[in-house]
Amino acid sequence: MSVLLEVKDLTKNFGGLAAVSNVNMHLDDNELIALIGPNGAGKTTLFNLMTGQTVPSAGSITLRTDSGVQVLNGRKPYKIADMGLARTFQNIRLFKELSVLDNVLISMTSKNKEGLVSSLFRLPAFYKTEARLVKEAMDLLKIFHMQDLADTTANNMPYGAQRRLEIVRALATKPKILFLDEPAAGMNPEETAALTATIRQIQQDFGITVLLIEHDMSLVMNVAERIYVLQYGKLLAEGTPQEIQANQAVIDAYLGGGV
Ligand SMILES: Nc1ncnc2c1ncn2[C@@H]1O[C@H](COP(=O)(O)OP(=O)(O)OP(=O)(O)O)[C@@H](O)[C@H]1O
Repeated sequence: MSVLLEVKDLTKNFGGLAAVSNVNMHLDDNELIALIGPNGAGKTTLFNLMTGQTVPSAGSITLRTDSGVQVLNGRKPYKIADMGLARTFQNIRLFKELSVLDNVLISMTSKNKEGLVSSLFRLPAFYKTEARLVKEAMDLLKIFHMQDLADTTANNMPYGAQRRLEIVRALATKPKILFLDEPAAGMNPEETAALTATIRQIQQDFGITVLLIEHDMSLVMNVAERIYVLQYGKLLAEGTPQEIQANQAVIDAYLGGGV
């Protein structure tokens, strides 16, 4: 597998606090990687750096693209999203008054700008494109068992369904890398187990790379091929789930022998 995204000596200071400090990591093609660490370890800051929401203090983030390796630091989040990086947030960010289907279509249409004239004049091509997008959206919703909720207002769905819709919206942009920030937060054990299976399925079926932040250790150990552990902004360990579970520094610092 070759490196898709590479982080080198990445640092982010907030005043005197180094939220992320000299971190090196790589995300390879079609991998499922977890990022774990105690509260305040710098996980979300690292996500924000990679997806352009936060500008690094030092270091670099590069992405392999069809037109060579591109530097991501300094680019706006929407440019980075256009390059194939999609994410969800810890707090849900949906168009709460819109239907489930419209929430997904909005993510898709940002990548379908070519039909401006036909959409302005409602030419046949507009209806053709619309029918294709609706079918694609419904296919994505089916994967998450949400096809029957297509007409439901997002706000009227249970919390777990809203979180699943966030993932569908991120997938609708056809990303190369999907960043999931605590996708199972607030879900019950059955919902978490179902979500674990779905995350693995989409990573394999779509051939994409997934990086997830997660506190639920059973989800992490079941789903991840590789794990990075952060502590006080620094990388404490990297390895397979088995290696991480046996790593004494990780056990001492974070897992407390409970895994
Ligand atoms: N915009 C900011 N301004 C100042 N300090 C910040 C900012 N964002 C994060 N921090 C600080 O940086 C540190 C890392 O925070 P971060 O949210 O990245 O950790 P985390 O590992 O994602 O934590 P959690 O698991 O609780 O979500 C914390 O001490 C936090 O208070």
